[in-house]
Amino acid sequence: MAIVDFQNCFILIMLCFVSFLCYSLLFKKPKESRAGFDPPPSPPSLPIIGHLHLLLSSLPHKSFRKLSSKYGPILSLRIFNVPVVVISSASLAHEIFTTHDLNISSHGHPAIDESLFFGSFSFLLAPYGDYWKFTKKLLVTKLLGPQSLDRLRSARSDELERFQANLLDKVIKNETVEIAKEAIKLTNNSICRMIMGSSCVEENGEAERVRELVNDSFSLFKKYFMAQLLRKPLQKFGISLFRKELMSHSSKFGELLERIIAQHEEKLDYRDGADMIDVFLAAYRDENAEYRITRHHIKSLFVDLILGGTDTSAQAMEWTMAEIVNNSNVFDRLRGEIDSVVGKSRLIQETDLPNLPYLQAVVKEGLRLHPPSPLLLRKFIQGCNVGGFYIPKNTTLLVTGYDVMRDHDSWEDPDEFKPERFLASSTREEEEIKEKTLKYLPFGSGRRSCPGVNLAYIFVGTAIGVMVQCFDWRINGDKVNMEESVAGLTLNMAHPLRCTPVARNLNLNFKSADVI
Ligand code: HEM
Repeated sequence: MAIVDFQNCFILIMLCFVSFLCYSLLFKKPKESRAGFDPPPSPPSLPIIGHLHLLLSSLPHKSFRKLSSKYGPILSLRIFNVPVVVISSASLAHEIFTTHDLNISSHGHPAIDESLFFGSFSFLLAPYGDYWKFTKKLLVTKLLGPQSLDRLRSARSDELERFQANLLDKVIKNETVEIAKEAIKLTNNSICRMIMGSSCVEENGEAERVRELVNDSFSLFKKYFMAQLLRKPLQKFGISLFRKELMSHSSKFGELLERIIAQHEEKLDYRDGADMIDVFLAAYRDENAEYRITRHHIKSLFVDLILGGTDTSAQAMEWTMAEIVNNSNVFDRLRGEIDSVVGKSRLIQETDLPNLPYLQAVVKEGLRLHPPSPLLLRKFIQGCNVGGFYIPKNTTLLVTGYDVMRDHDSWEDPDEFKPERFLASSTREEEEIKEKTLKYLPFGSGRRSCPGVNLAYIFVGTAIGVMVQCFDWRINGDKVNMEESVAGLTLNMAHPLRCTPVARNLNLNFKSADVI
């Protein structure tokens, strides 16, 4: 995928090659340095493009792994004239996210200011300032914190039943299931319902249109990584990557969201905070709010939540399920735990999760070995020292979470799927697990870490729970092929997991009867 994206913009890059050479020679700035501290080691680079060629492999996290085994856990790279530092060890990642958290509290710059995707109203790309702080508080206290999540539990529970019913339908039709496709339906439907409320889904059918737009937008999201890295050099020539596609999707989303917001306003029930748009509207209307958000902020936040939460959670479900299918001992232990806690007469629910420690450990281990976001992208606001090296201000930071969570110095048998490592039977083990969580980065770390972590654990835990509770799974061959592919910033299975469900003999009572 990344290679194809590059080919699309390769001619463009070559066209600016000569002009860029002139630019570099004429306007090159002297390097910022600090006496006594060297820059991190750097592999040999090519003229003009620097180390760009190293990022164009289909698996950038694997290329970084190779480089760091040769040059060490902190590397200095250059993409044209954009400096990048890559961190790949658990101890340096820990230093970065504890000592320098404030200094790296930015995810980078907007791609196109006015776009709803990665524009200047985006929460994901907002600098650490008033808007980000206000919205983060709103997300934590009113939307994605444990108590706020309870309010919208019923919508998720309906979608979980629908997920189970869809799988059962495949059994009846004797069809195989592409796990990622079913998973994405589940996460997409659930997030849409949490944001827009069930009334919108049922009465206006807008949710279906949103779902279609979201699916179309994923390919765009995956180009974001390339666009982010090349944005600055190309901007000097007035070139904005993927501008047309971004703006076209942005305006389609904009129109749709305007209608949905207007419908919510007509009902005037936003004070009750019934769904996420109600909460945003209440903040929008609040004249005494610490920050006055606009309608554009609401729409942009909607896009961030959908794109941030849908694909990531679905990828986690697919990878974790693949590990479970490959490890029959894990499957049996999980099934045993669910049967003894939940029983056979009702479907697993999210309120069961705290009583299912092994299921929680399986989900954590799936995310450790296969983090949906294997690379964390930040920016150094100020120059600083890391690991004894000097990093100049405005350097882009790439933390390879993938490597950090497979670091031999921090994890025993790091390449093996061992959920037990997250189970504690003594206080000492509890302490060890706490220590490990500092090196556990599927959701990033520090103030810019993922605010959707609670929801993500609910999504993945309940989906895996349903698949193990209700079905046996058959695959072609002995083992699932675990080969990886990377699209943009997301770690995917190169061969999507396909398996055939066989229904267990259960006697489940459902909350709602007509879920298909
Ligand atoms: C398994 C599922 C998920 C994974 C692996 C994941 C991972 C991540 C990661 C790695 C980051 C960047 C963190 C950093 O830079 O340190 C992030 C940020 C973010 N995630 Fe998630 N995420 C998941 C689910 C969700 C969900 C369900 C939502 C909400 C519906 C969500 C919303 C966001 C938002 C809004 C940000 C931006 C935070 C900021 O800029 O301050 N994520 N996520």
